[in-house]
Amino acid sequence: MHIHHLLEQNSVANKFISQLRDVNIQNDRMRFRRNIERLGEIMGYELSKNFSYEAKDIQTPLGTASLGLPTEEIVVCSILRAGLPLHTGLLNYFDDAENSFISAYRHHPNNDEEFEILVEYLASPSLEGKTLVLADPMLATGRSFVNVMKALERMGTPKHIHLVSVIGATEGIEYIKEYFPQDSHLWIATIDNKLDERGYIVPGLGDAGDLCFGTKLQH
Ligand SMILES: O=P(O)(O)OC[C@H]1O[C@H](OP(=O)(O)OP(=O)(O)O)[C@H](O)[C@@H]1O
Ligand SMILES: O=c1cc[nH]c(=O)[nH]1
Ligand SMILES: [Mg+2]
Repeated sequence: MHIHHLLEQNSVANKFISQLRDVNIQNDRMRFRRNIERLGEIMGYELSKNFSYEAKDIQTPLGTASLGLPTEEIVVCSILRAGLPLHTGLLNYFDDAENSFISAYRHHPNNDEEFEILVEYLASPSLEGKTLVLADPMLATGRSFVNVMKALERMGTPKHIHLVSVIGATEGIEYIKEYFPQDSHLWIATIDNKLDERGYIVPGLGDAGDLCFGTKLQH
């Protein structure tokens, strides 16, 4: 897996990431969602440099301009809930992409720290031969990305896979590397070293789904 770590180079993205993490700012839900969306836009732009391009002649009012345009059929897939603002950011740039939505959530069967990842909802076009852009802002244990990819397998085999995430834990990145093809890409804004006993990224930012949309009842 090729790992592209946005924070290796300072840019305006640092500011968006700092606001996502900051306890004094992150409770502004609109700003929180918009910052994830902005990172989706930035990472969409970055990953587009990896697409295949073909020269096309564009007729202007005064002549003809030749320009390389992407040839890949893109499917943006987001993992509900927290993937939604990242999805919006990616779609702002890949505006004619097809879309998939899949749910994955942490189910606590005994109301304690133990959890399993349940995948229940899937709406997707065929992925056969296409470029799959799979979005989830948090990559903690990596089990959501892997379980979701397993569920997507019956939709066909993508030609290219790009995972897009905001904060990743080192442990989760190692876990997904075992499962995803070697030529797949991970576009990640920033990487933290620790997971706590509940599987939360430390320092991370807390619960991305709750910060985007409010708390939910455990069931
Ligand atoms: O790498 P993992 O250990 O699988 O953890 C990451 C997942 O956990 C969170 O989802 P959550 O279950 O909280 O659902 P939500 O987005 O609805 O809040 C987060 O949004 C990721 O999808
Ligand atoms: O730190 C984490 C881990 C999983 N999901 C989150 O929203 N945050
Ligand atoms: Mg959550």
